[in-house]
Amino acid sequence: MSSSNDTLARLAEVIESRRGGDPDKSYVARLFHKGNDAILKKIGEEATETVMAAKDGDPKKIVYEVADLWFHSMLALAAYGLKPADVLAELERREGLSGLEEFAARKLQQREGEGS
Ligand SMILES: N=c1c2ncn([C@@H]3O[C@H](COP(=O)(O)OP(=O)(O)OP(=O)(O)O)[C@@H](O)[C@H]3O)c2ncn1[C@@H]1O[C@H](COP(=O)(O)O)[C@@H](O)[C@H]1O
Repeated sequence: MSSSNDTLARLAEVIESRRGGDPDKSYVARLFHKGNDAILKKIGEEATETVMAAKDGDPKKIVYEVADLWFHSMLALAAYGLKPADVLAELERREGLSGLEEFAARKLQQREGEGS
């Protein structure tokens, strides 16, 4: 099995290759053709479907819906000129950084900003 980075990078290349393609022959080309709002709407739908699958507690459904959500998020990244590597780099930057500590640091920064 290839690494997850490879899978995402390969999918990003396929997505890019569909730009300007025939909307009757490619789902990706069709969504690009419809525009960014259509892509963002799909993300909203897939996020809702993910929540519903999780509430049902069916592991297969959860994986299926999260795959749909990731795929449509990849379309949004492409639409805004970004790549999965950008998101992976951000996740790597956060590695080892406690979410609670990061939250506290951000709040402190905000308070200092308001005080100046
Ligand atoms: N990974 C995916 C992928 N995941 C989901 N989908 C499509 O995303 C759509 C999901 O939408 P929904 O579940 O909401 O169902 P729907 O078809 O919109 O129907 P409704 O429920 O809205 O009535 C389906 O049509 C899926 O087939 C995907 N379409 C394409 N890919 C990848 O993109 C590549 C290029 O695809 P094409 O552009 O179609 O060649 C493929 O080879 C795949 O690797």
